[in-house]
Amino acid sequence: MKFFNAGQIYAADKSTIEKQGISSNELMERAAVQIFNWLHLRMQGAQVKIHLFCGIGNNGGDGMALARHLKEHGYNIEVNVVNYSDKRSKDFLINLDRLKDLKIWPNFLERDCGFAEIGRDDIIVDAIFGIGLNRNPDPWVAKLIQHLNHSGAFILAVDVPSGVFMDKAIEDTNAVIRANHVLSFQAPKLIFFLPETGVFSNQWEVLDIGLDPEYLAATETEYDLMGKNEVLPMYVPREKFSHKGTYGHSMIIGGSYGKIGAVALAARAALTVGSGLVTAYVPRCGYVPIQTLLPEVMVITDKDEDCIKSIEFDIRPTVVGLGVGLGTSPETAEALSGFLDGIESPLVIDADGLNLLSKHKELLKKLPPKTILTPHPKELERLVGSWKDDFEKLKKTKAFSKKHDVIIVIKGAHSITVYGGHGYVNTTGNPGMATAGSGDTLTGIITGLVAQGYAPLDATIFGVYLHGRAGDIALEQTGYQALTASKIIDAIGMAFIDLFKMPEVPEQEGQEES
Ligand SMILES: NC(=O)C1=CN([C@@H]2O[C@H](COP(=O)(O)OP(=O)(O)OC[C@H]3O[C@@H](n4cnc5c(N)ncnc54)[C@H](O)[C@@H]3O)[C@@H](O)[C@H]2O)[C@@H](O)CC1
Ligand SMILES: Nc1ncnc2c1ncn2[C@@H]1O[C@H](COP(=O)(O)OP(=O)(O)O)[C@@H](O)[C@H]1O
Ligand SMILES: [K+]
Repeated sequence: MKFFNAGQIYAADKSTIEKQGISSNELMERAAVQIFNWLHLRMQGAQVKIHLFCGIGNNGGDGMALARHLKEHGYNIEVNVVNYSDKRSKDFLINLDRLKDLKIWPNFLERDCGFAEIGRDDIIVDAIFGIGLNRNPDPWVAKLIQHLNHSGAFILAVDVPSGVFMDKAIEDTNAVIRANHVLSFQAPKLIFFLPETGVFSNQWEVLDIGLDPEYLAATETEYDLMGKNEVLPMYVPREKFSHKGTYGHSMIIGGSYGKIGAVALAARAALTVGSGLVTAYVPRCGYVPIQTLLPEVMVITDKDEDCIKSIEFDIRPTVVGLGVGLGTSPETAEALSGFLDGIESPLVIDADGLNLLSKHKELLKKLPPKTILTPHPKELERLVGSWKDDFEKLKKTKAFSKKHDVIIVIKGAHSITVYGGHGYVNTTGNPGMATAGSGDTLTGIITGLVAQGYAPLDATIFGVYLHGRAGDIALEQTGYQALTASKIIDAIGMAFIDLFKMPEVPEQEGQEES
């Protein structure tokens, strides 16, 4: 699914209006009817008080049109116009008049006015600002937003939570609606998936308002949302007349005294994802544990007992996953530098492998094209430098990816794979995965996919999806707290099977269950 920016959404509106021969107000009416249907299905005429807060632009116009439908169906509503500007939109005015025709007189809220009490059991419809917000709301509007947030009432936001910008960070978090549910028109917005803005849209859902499908299909976007439909075409099927050599040889290089488990997790994940062969390259102290834990995995040891000091072997792996549990000693850095000089296979780098690259930036020049880097935010900061907000983080990551021709996974609640100017936002995963070794597992998964012939970018996007899906499946047995990295690996098989299961009822990608 594509993430359209505000300019593209306005262009889609225009194209829809022209091609379908409708007025902009008819498009607004479609949007309002969709929201009304959503509410009506759930409320079935219940007389809970609904407070609508409408701005004076088209987001407010949606709210006004919704108010009319609610009134016509006998709902208990109160309409407030948040009169923050006199530049009222044409369609807002049309819908204000149509509301007045029904003898509904909204309260006009202005600077210095008081705000009426809202009961905890009431419902608030937030139609103050939509995607047109272009500067911080006035302090009195921020005060109103705080009043709504503190009311304890359920807040349903129209299109976006009022106060979020589509393409830049929030400056005053007190001036943003904390929505319980967002009904987003036509497509989800990128801001629902970024940590700083996502917290304001607890749950979201997309309402199809029939925007011009040709325009939507032809328009290139900077970011895509990767759900099952998007990753399924990347799946590489197993061939009948294949053998273990067909599915590649993964080598996991890492480990140090006390951190051999990280290699065990990555190696087991590579094997479980389907790599034909897996070899672990570890310091000598890792020999017995890996051989005992993983009979399927071969082991090559460094000369040193406790940490890797030289990376030398006489096999030719299809791919190398490097860095988990590795440590960052100067001897290990030296070993990495020598290894990169002669590297012939694709490379996945995680954890201390990334920290070594950050400490010795000259090593970046030695990376093979399309090397896959999987940093968590702290490791990313060491690589690309600090950022002031999520948007700058993405910008810096893209620049870094372009400069060094690397694929970067920004790990988090919604991990984002960045390659060049493009970002792929993952839909799977859950907070139970914030646990030791969960990242090592991802390294193994991506390495094992590259081994089987997945192109590096596909392996990364597909691997991130599969890792999250395995975490979601494991969660059903463990709950959040007891979810461990080993349980994620155990569920990889089910995550593959799940790729080909059709949902019983159509599911909305990325939507969290309440
Ligand atoms: N294709 C779609 O997605 C459709 C969107 N519609 C609605 O249209 C909305 C966008 O409407 P608008 O472009 O009118 O914008 P908004 O309603 O989001 O904002 C209102 C206007 O206020 C001004 N403004 C921005 N920031 C301000 C601030 N801090 N203080 C005071 N004034 C400020 C802007 O000039 C803006 O045009 C969408 O979010 C959605 O609700 C629907 O009506 C129809 C179809
Ligand atoms: N709240 C969350 N929701 C979804 N996934 C998460 C969440 N927290 C962490 N994860 C995932 O778990 C993994 C953690 O990786 P990392 O921090 O490197 O762990 P470790 O170093 O312990 O292996 C990442 O893939 C990340 O996307
Ligand atoms: K809104």
